[in-house]
This record gives sequence, structure tokens and C-alpha cells, in this order.
Amino acid sequence: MLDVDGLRMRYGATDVLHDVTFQARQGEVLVLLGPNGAGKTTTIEILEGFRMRSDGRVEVLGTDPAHGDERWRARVGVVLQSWRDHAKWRVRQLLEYLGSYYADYSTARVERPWDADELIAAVGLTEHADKQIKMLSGGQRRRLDVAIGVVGRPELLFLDEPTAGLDPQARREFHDLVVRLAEEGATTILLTTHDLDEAEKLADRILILNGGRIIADGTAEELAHQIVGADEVRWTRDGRRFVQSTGESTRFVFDLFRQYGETVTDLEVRRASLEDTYLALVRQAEAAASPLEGAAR
Ligand SMILES: Nc1ncnc2c1ncn2[C@@H]1O[C@H](COP(=O)(O)OP(=O)(O)OP(=O)(O)O)[C@@H](O)[C@H]1O
Repeated sequence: MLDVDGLRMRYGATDVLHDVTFQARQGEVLVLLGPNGAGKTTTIEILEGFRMRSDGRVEVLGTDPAHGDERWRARVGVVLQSWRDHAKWRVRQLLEYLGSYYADYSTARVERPWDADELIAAVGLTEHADKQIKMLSGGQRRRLDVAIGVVGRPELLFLDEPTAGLDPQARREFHDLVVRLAEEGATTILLTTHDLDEAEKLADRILILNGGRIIADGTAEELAHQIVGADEVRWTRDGRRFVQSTGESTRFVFDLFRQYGETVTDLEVRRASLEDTYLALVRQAEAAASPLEGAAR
């Protein structure tokens, strides 16, 4: 669905993407993480065909996005930051209008567009279906942005910080929608977020971009294995409290019991959270890029 190889982007004399390489398979949810300015939006905009890359090979649904035609675009969903220029349109009216463009691209496998009322319900806007967009709150507008992104039932969906500004309930509903879209296997999703709980919940695979380079690519567990001593095991033996950091907590606990048997009590295993892993990997990459600063931290 996505094949990116050696992608580079330069603004003037500054390289903001260096040799970015990754792929996505059908139905996968890929979450792109990274500090502010890492290059996430730039990457997504290149894949969407909104920005011309400086170098590298990019295929989105088998097509170079720089040369994507209408048929290609109909298969790709994009959630932009906000549709502020449709202030007077009403929610259902806008979705029906935008949806009508996709009708010609309906196939035996994918019926397009998504029925407006069904979609409005899926994003939790039923009560607001007849409201003008300018009357929606920030979070309601964000829900509409998501609806606009999926109205054509895209095979591939790009979401740039889709849950920024959503309340916890809307966030949960959005997560359910993502899972539903991906579960049917019909939609492959690439999304960026700064919310690591969200990433952990949704991602089949996580990519971490730092300073324009992919520094990690794998499941949350695979990423945790890349950092030494990611898990923490605590236990008591003979009235003494012990703490040990390990990358292999299951193995460690097994050996502990084999050695000390029932004298081991109060066992706790704290697995590295995605936040621990993310921060360690970014710190490690930054220390490698700038050894003195890394050592000073
Ligand atoms: N049009 C542009 N001209 C010059 N530099 C740009 C332009 N757009 C982005 N940049 C620079 O490219 C780098 C990557 O920006 P990008 O918006 O892709 O980061 P990001 O990872 O999406 O950040 P954030 O998490 O803050 O949204 C930044 O250093 C930014 O200043």
C-alpha cells in the first residue's frame, strides 16, 4: 500500500528528511511519532501528493503521488488540519456534496461514497447534522474533518494529528472508528500523534522519526526490546527488597524462581511503557547525533 525508499526533502539548504524508508501492508495501522519538527507532516504531505520531494522513490497504492490522477486520489483519504472555508455549509450537506465526487469511483468491492447519515453517526455528529459548520465547536469540527477524510471510503487514509483538541469521549469514538476501518481490512492508515497512549492502542506498527531520520520501526514490544534494561522487576527475599532492570523480564523471573523458589515474594514486573521506550530511543538518537550534548543530559 505504501512503499517509501530513500525519501529526501530539502528546504533551501536545509535537509529535513534524510533517507526515509518504510512500507505499509494492507489493513495496517502505522503510527508516525516524533518530536516537533521531526518531519512527520512533511512526510505525510509528500505521500498525499501535496508536496514535491527532493529525492527518493515513493509509491502510494502503486503510484508516485507526484503523478497521481483522480482515480488514484479517490482511493486516498486525507484529514487536513481544518476545513475553515466551508463555514456556511451544513454538516450533512457538505458530506453529501463531497461524497458525490466519489460515486464514479465505486467498485464491486468498495461502494462509494459512504452514506452521509451513517458516516455522521460513526463520527458522533448526528445531533449536529443540520448545523452550519461555523456553529460547531473545535472538537466537533475535528470529527467533521475525519468524516471528510473517509467519505470516499479510502483504501489508504492519512491522518495528521487527528485527535488534537478532542475530548476523551470523542477520542475514544475516533479510536473505535480507526479500529473499525482497519479491521474490515479495507483501510490502511498512517497517522501522526503526540499521544503515546493513543499510539500504543492503535498501532500495528510504530515509526519514530527524529531529525528527519527513521530511528525505529516495529511494534511497541519490538521497540521496547531495542532499549537495554527496559523492564523493571522488584521482589522481596528474606525481608530484603530487590530491584533489577532487564530487557528480558519473563526470562529473568523464571530464573529467579528457579533459583530461589517460594522465598521470592511481592513480585512486581513493570514493563517499559511506550513513553519510556520513545523517550529512550529519541534520547539515544540525539546523543548519537551530538555526543557532547547527549552526555551532558
Ligand atoms: N515550507 C517550509 N519551508 C522551510 N522549512 C519548512 C517548511 N515546512 C516545514 N519546514 C521545516 O521542516 C522541518 C519538519 O517540519 P514538519 O512540519 O514536517 O515537522 P513535524 O514532525 O510534523 O512537527 P510537529 O510535530 O511540530 O507538527 C521543520 O524543521 C520545519 O521548520
